[in-house]
Amino acid sequence: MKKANVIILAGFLGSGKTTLLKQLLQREKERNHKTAVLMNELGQVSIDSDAVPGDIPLKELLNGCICCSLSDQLEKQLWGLCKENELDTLIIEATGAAHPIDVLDACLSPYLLDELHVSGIISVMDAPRWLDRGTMSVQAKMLMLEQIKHADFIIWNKTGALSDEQKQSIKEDAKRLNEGTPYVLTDYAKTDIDQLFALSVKDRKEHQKVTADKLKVKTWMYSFTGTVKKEAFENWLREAPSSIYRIKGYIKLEDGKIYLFQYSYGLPIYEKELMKMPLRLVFIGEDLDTEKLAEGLKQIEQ
Ligand SMILES: Nc1nc2c(ncn2[C@@H]2O[C@H](COP(=O)(O)OP(=O)(O)OP(=O)(O)O)[C@@H](O)[C@H]2O)c(=O)[nH]1
Repeated sequence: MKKANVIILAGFLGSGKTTLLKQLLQREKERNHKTAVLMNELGQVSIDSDAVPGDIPLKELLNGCICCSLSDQLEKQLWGLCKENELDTLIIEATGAAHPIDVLDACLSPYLLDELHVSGIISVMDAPRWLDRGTMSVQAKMLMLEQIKHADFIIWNKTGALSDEQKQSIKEDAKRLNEGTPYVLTDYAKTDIDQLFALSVKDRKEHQKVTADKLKVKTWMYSFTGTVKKEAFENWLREAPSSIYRIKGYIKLEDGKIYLFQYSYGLPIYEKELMKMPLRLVFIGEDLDTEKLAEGLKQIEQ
């Protein structure tokens, strides 16, 4: 029986995993390969699943991390995806708080040996965040380090605005922390996609156990009842604690239009949304004072 080739996408919250996933799916479509996606998000609602075209089998594991609370379910969902579809490729997008080796372990379960061949782990690193890691919690730094160390391929993303020195420093870190592993510096994870389908899993050393549990990453959702002025919202964002690693969801601005809103590492992005989506934002971070956040957001609603 044909085994599905599994690619695991790891990388910190907001680093660009979904951006890469879209390109991998496009390439597999061009090659006529039957592909499925397993997507894991920490929040109760999925925002990223809209990135997966409707004809691609998709399973979602929400509200927890596949490397800890949802590991049993991961096995079951993988089994289901393989049995229901004759797959060439299966792409797992882990939450940004997942340890890649724990995800790999779940895929190597004896139960799945006849169904899956794990091709490798691609870690998508938020390069500016990595350079600025001194401002993050010890656990968040350790997790990023582990995502680098255990990758079979590293995509250092968001490098467009970096100086030559910063790029050089990234290259040195890549060599020092995971010697011999191929890496590229990208913007919007644009790279030669075919090389990513030709990975091979290397021998793994013991890994540090840093997972969403230890990270104290919490998710929280805020629902808007009305519109929000962009300027007031961005002022609020500037004052928001830096331990908010990621925000995503839908927001209605003063022009009366709904936008898909994405925020990671100080960078807000708005994309016009044509469908009538629920106006709610998912926040992911450490030590979130949700009462204070809610109070601030309520004040800027109109
Ligand atoms: N400026 C810039 N933005 C980028 C780049 N790559 C991705 N983004 C944006 O960063 C945001 C997060 O990207 P995603 O691909 O959703 O990141 P992710 O790793 O899937 O996020 P989580 O699933 O929440 O962990 C989106 O708004 C992207 O459009 C890049 O190279 N430069």
